Amino acid sequence: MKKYTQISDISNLSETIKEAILLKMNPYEHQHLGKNKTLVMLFFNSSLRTRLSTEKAAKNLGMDVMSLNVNDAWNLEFEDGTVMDASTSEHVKEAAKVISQYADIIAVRAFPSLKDREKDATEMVIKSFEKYATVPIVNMESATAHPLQALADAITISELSEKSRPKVVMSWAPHPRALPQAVPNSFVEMMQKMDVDLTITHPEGYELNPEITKDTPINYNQDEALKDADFVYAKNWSSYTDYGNVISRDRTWMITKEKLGHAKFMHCLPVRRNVIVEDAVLDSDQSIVMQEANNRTYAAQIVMKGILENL
Ligand SMILES: CCC[C@H](NC(C)=O)C(=O)O
Ligand SMILES: NC(=O)OP(=O)(O)O
Repeated sequence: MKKYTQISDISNLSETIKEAILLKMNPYEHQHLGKNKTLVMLFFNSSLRTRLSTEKAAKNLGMDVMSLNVNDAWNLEFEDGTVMDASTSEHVKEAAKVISQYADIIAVRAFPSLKDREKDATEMVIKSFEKYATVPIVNMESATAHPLQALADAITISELSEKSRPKVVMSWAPHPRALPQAVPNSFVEMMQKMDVDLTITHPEGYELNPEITKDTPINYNQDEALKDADFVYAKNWSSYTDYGNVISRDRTWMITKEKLGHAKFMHCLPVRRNVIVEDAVLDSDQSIVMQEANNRTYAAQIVMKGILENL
């Protein structure tokens, strides 16, 4: 593996999932790969799970880890040819090359502006690091994708599915703030590669990028969509068509025990209790959000193992 910025960087998904599950049994088996190697993690936005699980994964592989909240360093310039006499102090051309001298792998988290859809779609931050860094790049959530989360979700469904082709429903849920489409985008892309029966349900106006959803069924009636679900993946996202806006706060879309039926409940976390999902669901044994969060370590570890083996 040369990098992990998108799900398609995984050449054989089923093998990768199997290897990740095996890793869990012996997480320190490959420490020779990371000896004297350094992971640098760059955060332009907040994180709990991604920061800690990716560091744990790197250390499981024998790596050293350095983490930087980029906004505490210098305000970076990403546009070419800019006369930098305003608010930016350093160009990503220098920053990426300098960091590459300290790192063997660079991992980046940079959320979208949610202001300019076309500009966000260019994935300027992560693409700039891919272009100017001289070491492999890992995506810790970018403007339109969260491939590490999606891999952890795929591992979790593979481990806990009681059927050969489970029914998976990704349901929008309300949130007071405008959130990115990265997590739902990557979950849909990942489920399309798995042997699952995927349905997406959300209010009208929350259609995701059709280049991603393709022919995946979309049902505007949540109750209908949730019928006989085996896994319910709840997530809020802001409108893609009315870009970056919260066009519904309809609390009837909150996931309840009644709506869940016999299904397992999934969410990438952080989750707003009693907004996205009621306490009774999260506090029940139908919730597998802890297994998902644990699998973030092994998703990052199998990815970085593949990169280290190709250095
Ligand atoms: C893993 C989720 C990160 C982010 N969540 C928030 C609350 O910003 C999102 O919805 O993309
Ligand atoms: N799921 C996830 O990526 O969590 P953080 O935003 O806390 O890293």
